Amino acid sequence: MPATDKTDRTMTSVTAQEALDFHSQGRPGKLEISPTKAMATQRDLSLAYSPGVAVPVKAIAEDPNTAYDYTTRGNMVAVISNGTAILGLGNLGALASKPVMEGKAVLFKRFADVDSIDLEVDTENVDEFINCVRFLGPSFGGINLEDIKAPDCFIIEQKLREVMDIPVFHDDQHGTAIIAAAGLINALALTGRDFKTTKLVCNGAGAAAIACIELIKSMGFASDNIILCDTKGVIFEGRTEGMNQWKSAHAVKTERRTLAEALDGADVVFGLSAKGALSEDMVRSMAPRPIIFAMANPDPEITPEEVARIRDDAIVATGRSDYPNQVNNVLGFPYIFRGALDVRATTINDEMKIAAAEALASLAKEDVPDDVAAAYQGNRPRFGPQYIIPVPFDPRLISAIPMAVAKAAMESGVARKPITDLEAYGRQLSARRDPIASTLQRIYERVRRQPKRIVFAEGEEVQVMRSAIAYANQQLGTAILLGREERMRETAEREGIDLDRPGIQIVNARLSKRVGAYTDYLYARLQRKGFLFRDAQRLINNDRNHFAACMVALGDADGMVTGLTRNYSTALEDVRRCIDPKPGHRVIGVSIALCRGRTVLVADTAVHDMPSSEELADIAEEAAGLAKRLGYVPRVAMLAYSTFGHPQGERSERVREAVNILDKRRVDFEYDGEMAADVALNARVMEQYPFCRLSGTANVLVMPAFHSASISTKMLQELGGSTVIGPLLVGFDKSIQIVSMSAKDSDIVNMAAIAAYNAGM
Ligand SMILES: NC(=O)C1=CN([C@@H]2O[C@H](COP(=O)(O)OP(=O)(O)OC[C@H]3O[C@@H](n4cnc5c(N)ncnc54)[C@H](OP(=O)(O)O)[C@@H]3O)[C@@H](O)[C@H]2O)C=CC1
Ligand SMILES: CC(=O)C(=O)O
Ligand SMILES: [Mg+2]
Repeated sequence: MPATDKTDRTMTSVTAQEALDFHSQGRPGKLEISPTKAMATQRDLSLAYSPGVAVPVKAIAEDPNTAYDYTTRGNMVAVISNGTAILGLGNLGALASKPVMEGKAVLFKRFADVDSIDLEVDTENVDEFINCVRFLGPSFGGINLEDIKAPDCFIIEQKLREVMDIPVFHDDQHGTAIIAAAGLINALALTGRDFKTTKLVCNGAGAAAIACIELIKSMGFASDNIILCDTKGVIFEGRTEGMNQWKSAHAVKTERRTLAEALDGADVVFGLSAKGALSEDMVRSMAPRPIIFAMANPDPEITPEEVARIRDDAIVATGRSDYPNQVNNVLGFPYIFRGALDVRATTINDEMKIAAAEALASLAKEDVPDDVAAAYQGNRPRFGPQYIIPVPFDPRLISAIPMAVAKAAMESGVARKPITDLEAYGRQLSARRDPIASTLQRIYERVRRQPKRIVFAEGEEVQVMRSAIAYANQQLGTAILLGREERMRETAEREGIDLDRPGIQIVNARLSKRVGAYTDYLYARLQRKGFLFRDAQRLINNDRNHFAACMVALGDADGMVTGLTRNYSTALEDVRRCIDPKPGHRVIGVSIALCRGRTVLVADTAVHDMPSSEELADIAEEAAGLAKRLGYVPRVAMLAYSTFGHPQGERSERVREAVNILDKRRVDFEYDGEMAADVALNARVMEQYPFCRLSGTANVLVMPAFHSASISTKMLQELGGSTVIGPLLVGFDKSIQIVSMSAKDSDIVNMAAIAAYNAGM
């Protein structure tokens, strides 16, 4: 099997402009701090600040452990760098390292619900750096050092571990080592090798490299079988140039002097050096079925395509997410700290690192369950050369890795707060998963496997052009930009956008050969609704929503996105002239609100102003159907201001009646009502109604009217800090999505992906 089969994987690439826009749009950067207490009243102020705050102050002074109960310390990790080895980009300084450090902080939160803040320390002086960090200890539950060059990082980490009583972990060393070791365990197993006899060359002798070889040696890899190389070549016994004590500890007796000589006949190469450091000749000279981990970021020592050109028997891994086998510390640091924080470990020791590596390695060998398969690019992965390690979006990681780390911490005696109920701990870990991110991930992966043609009706808008390019770049299919080509090209040139790229198609309605067919189609639909043929002609020629919707109706596109330049209801009206609801369905809008790790679907947020009971029942069915398609088990609450008849009121009767209608329809999902929002969303309040038929808090909220749906989702977004996706239109016979006029590029791309996903259902 070729080492890299292009048809078997997905390349997700982004442009430099997209990367800059991503970072600058909205609030610049990737993080913000948000309070966990209301701080709304005089009383709140008295509790949170003076005088109330004095009480936890005294408690902590008396017993420092209580800081974990009264402050953020127990879930807070600092990501600290001086920017001397930023990825594989070299020493670009503390400030330039900030995007990476913010990124690591976000990954802590996203993947393991660890709160994290980045700190960039502007000094290359080792003692100054140590002093700066050591005195920050009380603020944090752990310290994640990042992108500090070797050998300074060894001295810094060693000293900080001695003087601080919380885990200090240099991610580039140990995070990388853990993931590389996991990948190596599996790659050796697949090629019938073992730790005792395999010959490994490590190119790079810095932070990551030294830690990788130290960890695998501690796991039993034979020392004599490892050759370390740096910019001066092989690190042999007696070499004096460019040496330090950490390199010397791994020097071997050998006549080989260059990387090329070292690699001749080698079984494994670890690249932890820089872009392009491995040549095709070097790879050609390696043993049969070589294992090549080219881990430099962002560009590997050699690309999988280059390896595939010269041999088809290699197992290749890189540090990037757009190739199979991503050996990157993102698979480690969030989960390792999660486990360490949860048992209040004093340190992260070798036992914990090895436990993490072994847990990762075994996860890759397990069958991938249905709900996890979506996290994978291409088809369901099976343990093999193209899949030696789980991907970062694998939702099992949050349960498996922290559990292994926490157990190892307890067994090795470094846990200050051992966990007694591991089963309950496992459940807690799973609950930290962020469901909507997995849902979006699943949508994107599905569309990549079955790319679709989506027409972007407002193709002359610069934001729409950017979104179309992002859609095409992510290999979601063809983005059809509708508009006047000349106008589009002028704008594109002014904005530095390249429209001549694969996956972008421009359609000018006026010049299209399909105008006649669309006009006939539209006229046939509208002639008995007071429209003349010439009205239909005018709509097709002059209105992009009508043209785009007809493209979808007549099969010239799979789906459509619009809405940026016209208010929602107008755009919806345009589309409705061209496309009917699916037989037996009702068109409604569903918004997906994600708030503090909880996801709820809210309906109808787009179409029905004051739905009747019958319509409310339909809305419940449509919304539950969408919830199922997104992978949720729906629990539908029919909301009102009253709960189960109290207080009595005319307006709640409509909702109560909708529940009766659902009863008669014998629908196959959980629903109940009428109930107030707190009953639906708060398990303790729901307990007051033991007869309530919902088995847990609701995840689908059917609102009594459009105004309450719209007001509540907008309030969630503006005041509750929720992310709201949608409204998603469901129930149309064709796949149409309308964005709001304030949509950002990413919203438009998400909606296009959702349109493509629905087109494939
Ligand atoms: N995939 C992953 O998860 C991770 C990947 N990395 C990658 O590993 C690389 C090194 O990072 P890190 O250890 O933190 O950095 P360091 O600065 O600590 O070490 C860099 C090492 O690479 C060596 N080196 C640089 N260029 C070459 C070359 N062309 N040929 C041979 N050796 C070379 C240096 O040699 P010398 O000693 O002679 O200067 C040095 O030993 C980076 O590309 C980084 O992105 C790092 C961490 C995680
Ligand atoms: C992944 C990482 O930490 C690095 O390349 O430095
Ligand atoms: Mg790093």
